[in-house]
Amino acid sequence: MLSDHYNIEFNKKVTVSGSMYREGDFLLCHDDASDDRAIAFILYLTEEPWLKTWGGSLDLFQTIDSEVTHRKKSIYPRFNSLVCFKVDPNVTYHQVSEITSNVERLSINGWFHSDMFKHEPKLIAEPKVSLAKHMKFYSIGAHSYLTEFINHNFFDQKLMSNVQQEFIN
Ligand SMILES: O=C(O)CCC(=O)C(=O)O
Ligand SMILES: [Fe+2]
Repeated sequence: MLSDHYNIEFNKKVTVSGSMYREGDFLLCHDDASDDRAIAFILYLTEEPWLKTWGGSLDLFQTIDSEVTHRKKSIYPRFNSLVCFKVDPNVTYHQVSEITSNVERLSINGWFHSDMFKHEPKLIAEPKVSLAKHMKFYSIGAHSYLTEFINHNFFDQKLMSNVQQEFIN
């Protein structure tokens, strides 16, 4: 059925995992493209009704020339509902927004695979600006702004360079 709908011939491989997102959990924007993943699926096993104020939406993004332009759609989990989409590299970008309440977002999710798909591994580009360079743009204005919500201990120059070094490593 799914095969007819998408006009894709699946191979025998299906990847399945169970996911549980709890308060503070989220999944950053990505496109799922890897190896022979063809169709992504998510079966939601959340309590009903799921309130929008709890976060946890599956957000789908619009892209133009592989660049994300805006959020196209937000799908909130519904018990026993199945969401599927074709894995399209640099196109089917999506994320799970942060869970903002003390609830569990349970799902069974994975991919149907196909020999018709062979996604190239992505090269992660080196950051164009080194972290050390950012330090030069750290202005007095930025400092007074940041002190509103960052622990003052983190403004210690020595600690700052240690943290930066950790990230570089
Ligand atoms: O749980 C969802 O709604 C999406 C999960 C997802 O995108 C993934 O696991 O790759
Ligand atoms: Fe995904």
